[in-house]
Amino acid sequence: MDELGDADGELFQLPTAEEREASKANGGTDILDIQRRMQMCVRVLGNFKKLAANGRSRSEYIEQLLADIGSYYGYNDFLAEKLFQLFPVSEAIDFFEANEVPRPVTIRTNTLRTRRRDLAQALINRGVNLEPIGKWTNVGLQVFESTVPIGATPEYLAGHYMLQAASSFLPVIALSPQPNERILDMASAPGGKATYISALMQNTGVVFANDSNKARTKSLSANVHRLGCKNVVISAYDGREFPKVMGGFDRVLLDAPCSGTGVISKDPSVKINKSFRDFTLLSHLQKQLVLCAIDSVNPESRTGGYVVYSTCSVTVEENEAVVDYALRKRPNIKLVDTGLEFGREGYTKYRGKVFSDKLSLTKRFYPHVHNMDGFFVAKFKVEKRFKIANHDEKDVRSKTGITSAEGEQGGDGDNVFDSDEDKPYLEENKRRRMKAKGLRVPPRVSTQLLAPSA
Ligand SMILES: C[S@@+](CC[C@H](N)C(=O)[O-])C[C@H]1O[C@@H](n2cnc3c(N)ncnc32)[C@H](O)[C@@H]1O
Repeated sequence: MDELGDADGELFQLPTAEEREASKANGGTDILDIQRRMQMCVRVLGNFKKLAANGRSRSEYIEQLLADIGSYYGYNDFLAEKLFQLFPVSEAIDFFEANEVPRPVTIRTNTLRTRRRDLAQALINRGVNLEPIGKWTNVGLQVFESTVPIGATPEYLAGHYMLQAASSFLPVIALSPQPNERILDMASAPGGKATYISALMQNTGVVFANDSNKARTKSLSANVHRLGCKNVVISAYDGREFPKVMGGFDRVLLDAPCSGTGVISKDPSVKINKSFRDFTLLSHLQKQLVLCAIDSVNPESRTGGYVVYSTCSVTVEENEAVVDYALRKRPNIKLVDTGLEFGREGYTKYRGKVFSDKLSLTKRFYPHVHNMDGFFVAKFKVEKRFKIANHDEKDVRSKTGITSAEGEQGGDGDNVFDSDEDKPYLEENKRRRMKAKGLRVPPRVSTQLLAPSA
């Protein structure tokens, strides 16, 4: 056995593989011993040259640490490793620790019904101890303690506020909805973000609040009514049916279905029920949805032309990999600043994968850093599609700032735009729209489909 003296003069022994097996067979190590061993492994890995025992490799310490994280915090091996890899060693422990602690209870003032100051006073009068969340939001309040159930006060029932995690304000702030716009919230139930969008638009324009899960649209509808959102239309399409069912939006929010690795403190079942297959399937769905979100935007919108992609997950394949994929598949988009004043930059490189440099414009939020749920936010500007032939694709990519070095990850083949090809469809659509409005329809100029460009 190898030995290392810790700060208190106690001895640390990194077990050998045989000793680990034997300990397992005897019912495992005591929880306090596991905790101590984790601390020692973190110490050694932080100063390996000086503290590692002779003949023991870095990977042996990491293997032990991962096994201990799994049993101490209750994660399956796969997820423990995946989350561990996101951070330097000691920070990873901070992340796992933060997932054991509930996040602050926060509420969002519904400005369609009241002002934050008035709401705060009304709740203080009922015995609620609260404070503004922070400078970055003028509608959020953090509840420290309350003598009344915060989800059943008269103010709650009257729609003066929404019980909402602070992190879920972020994609709406990034979306920056403007009055009188047409906005699609592609995966919107139970409506925390859709109702916030509605409030920022001051009940003007239209918010299309969609969610493929019909059962979940019930709570969406209840929230929309309670909060007095009169500019919201609810639908239950699969997001991948957009823009076929409807398009031409000024802005689209895709708060994508995800693994929930950012909200483990709220839903600890994630620790054991997510496998490699789940991440592969989710990432694939997210890639399909993000392309549909992009294609649903009107690039000629006078006030907008934006897509915000967000998840409550911290894994790279659900976030940067999806955004990078979208950049490669849609040459008419670019990443822009989210407008969020805090948060860590998204990864431009991760474990051998190289993403577009522009990924640094995306934002990551972590429980152990920001005391809010783990979250990811990216904002795209959608520009007019223009014709590109395969031979000059590189040229166009450099013009649009798309510099990804990663190869294609499979999926739906190259998707280049050809405005000539689109013309007959657009003409036909215009004719239909005019007809529907009772206008005189001009004779058809061209109905023949053009061959795709070489
Ligand atoms: C993260 S939750 C959305 C939370 C919501 N934006 C809010 O703020 O209250 C993701 C949602 O995606 C929905 N969903 C899953 N697959 C979908 C799909 N293919 N199309 C549209 N919505 C989908 C789920 O039903 C779920 O309600």
